[in-house]
Amino acid sequence: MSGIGLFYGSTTGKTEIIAEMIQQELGEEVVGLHNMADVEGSEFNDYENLIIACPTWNIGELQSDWDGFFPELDDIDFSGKKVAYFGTGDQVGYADNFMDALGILEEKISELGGKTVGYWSTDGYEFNESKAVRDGKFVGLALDEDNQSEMTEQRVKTWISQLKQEFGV
Ligand SMILES: Cc1cc2nc3c(=O)[nH]c(=O)nc-3n(C[C@H](O)[C@H](O)[C@H](O)COP(=O)(O)O)c2cc1C
Repeated sequence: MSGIGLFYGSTTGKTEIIAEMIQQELGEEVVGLHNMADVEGSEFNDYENLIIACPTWNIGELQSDWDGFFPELDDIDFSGKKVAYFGTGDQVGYADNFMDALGILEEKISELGGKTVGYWSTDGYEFNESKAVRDGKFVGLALDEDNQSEMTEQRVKTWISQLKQEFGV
């Protein structure tokens, strides 16, 4: 068991592009990339460090592949695993539900024993409500390709250097 498993869902491809960017930043030999459209629960057991990536869809809901997989999370043992989260969302069009999917997944996986790493400041974002905010911080990296795509590359680089320390890779 080594390396980092990055498990992502993506309907229109924005989260997928960033998942590939993150794999490049951390190293292809370090990160195993898994599209939730085609994942077995046992694949999570191959890693002690996980990155979970999900955009929010349909006003506060999980992306469809994550939504379909959600009941199967109960059968996975996340104890002893460090889990980082990132998502894409639209803080202007969906200001009352910005990044909700990230909060839904983080809450569930934490209940199942996962230890969250990679918290991210809400500075620089404008929204009303988000299930992804705990104690004043996002539970993971929030990216907005619809309104702030020019900030994505720098946000990813900063978050990755933070993650390297927290994962110890
Ligand atoms: C119908 C629809 C509903 C959406 N609902 C939300 C939402 O509730 N919260 C949010 O932050 N973003 C929402 N978004 C924005 C998407 O999350 C955003 O475009 C995301 O980057 C799409 O990721 P993907 O291309 O990887 O599927 C919505 C977009 C659409 C078209």
